[in-house]
Amino acid sequence: MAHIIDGKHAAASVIETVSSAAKTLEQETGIKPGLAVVIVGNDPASHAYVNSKSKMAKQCGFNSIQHSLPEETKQEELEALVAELNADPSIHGILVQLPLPQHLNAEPIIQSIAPEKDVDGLNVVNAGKLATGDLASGLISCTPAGALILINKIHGADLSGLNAVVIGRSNLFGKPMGLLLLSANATVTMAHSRSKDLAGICRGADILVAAVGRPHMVKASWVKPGATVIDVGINRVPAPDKGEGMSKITGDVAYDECAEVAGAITPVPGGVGPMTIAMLMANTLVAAHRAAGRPVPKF
Ligand SMILES: NC(=O)C1=CN([C@@H]2O[C@H](COP(=O)(O)OP(=O)(O)OC[C@H]3O[C@@H](n4cnc5c(N)ncnc54)[C@H](OP(=O)(O)O)[C@@H]3O)[C@@H](O)[C@H]2O)C=CC1
Ligand SMILES: Nc1nc(=O)c2c([nH]1)NC[C@@H]1CN(c3ccc(C(=O)N[C@@H](CCC(=O)O)C(=O)O)cc3)C=[N+]21
Repeated sequence: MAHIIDGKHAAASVIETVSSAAKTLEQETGIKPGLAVVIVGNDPASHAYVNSKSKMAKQCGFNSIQHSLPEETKQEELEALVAELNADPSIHGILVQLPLPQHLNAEPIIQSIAPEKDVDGLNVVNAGKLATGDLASGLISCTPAGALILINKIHGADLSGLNAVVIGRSNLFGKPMGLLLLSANATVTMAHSRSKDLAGICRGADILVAAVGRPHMVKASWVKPGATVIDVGINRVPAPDKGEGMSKITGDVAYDECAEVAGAITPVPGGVGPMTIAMLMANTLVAAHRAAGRPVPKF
């Protein structure tokens, strides 16, 4: 049986570091890290994530602000809110929850976030720094940054000689994950919906990362014996055993069968998800330190 990578435990340790650094920053400079989370529309799952982000920010001693805008919000209104948050010196991190409702164009909104407040790492400045190997001066997308910490716990910081396969190529996860693994010297393959023989590609992976959004897509026969399997997928599926109409979240990996073959595996829930929230706090803390001209804590 595979070693189960405990994302909750790893996240708690990041949160402890963040909380204590936030306390010191406030004591010494009077500055409280400020995080603004913007959500548009009524999607209940998105609201649940945003609430847990805001709750964690408060727990870390941050100034936590949530803007819940109605479904019918106009592009200009959302742009105006981002501009206001960009100009607000008490806000160090801005996150616009994705996806946005259909009628809104996310890309110009995301690109209008000031790079130094872009705690999702989606601005071209931050994405470009990561792509050119500058991992120190920008902000890196929370989920891949968190997943890398979990991978490093198994393999150490240097992934030389290891084959890594990432399924998914989104700007929020797949691309930055591939670049982080490459920076750590892994040999990286980024697979996606047009890839041929996905199972065969995956079987070559010492580190297999799945971020697709298809429940239980990765089967045991895709996993190289002893491989590290990182399941990023968050899929809401019916859970009739919990009662009629009930649901639960499950990953992109057929967990039970893959745990028989893998060397290490992340569960869903309790794997990558908690690390995402922890790294969002870490990014906000880093942004606040930079704004204060203070040396940046390491994670
Ligand atoms: N745990 C966490 O904290 C987080 C979890 N997530 C979860 O991770 C998953 C992915 O998120 P995100 O990257 O934003 O999603 P996107 O929908 O933006 O990207 C999905 C990717 O999967 C690829 N894909 C789709 N179908 C297949 C297939 N049949 N075979 C191979 N590849 C396929 C797509 O390929 P193509 O580009 O060709 O269309 C695309 O690159 C979701 O379940 C999301 O909920 C996301 C962020 C944080
Ligand atoms: N701009 C933007 N940035 C994001 O980072 C972003 C986003 N939009 N949109 C949606 C996805 C998804 N996402 C998750 C965050 C936390 C958990 C999480 O905490 N999961 C827990 C529990 C979840 C539960 O029980 O419902 C776990 O996996 O253990 C999951 C998923 C961030 N995303």
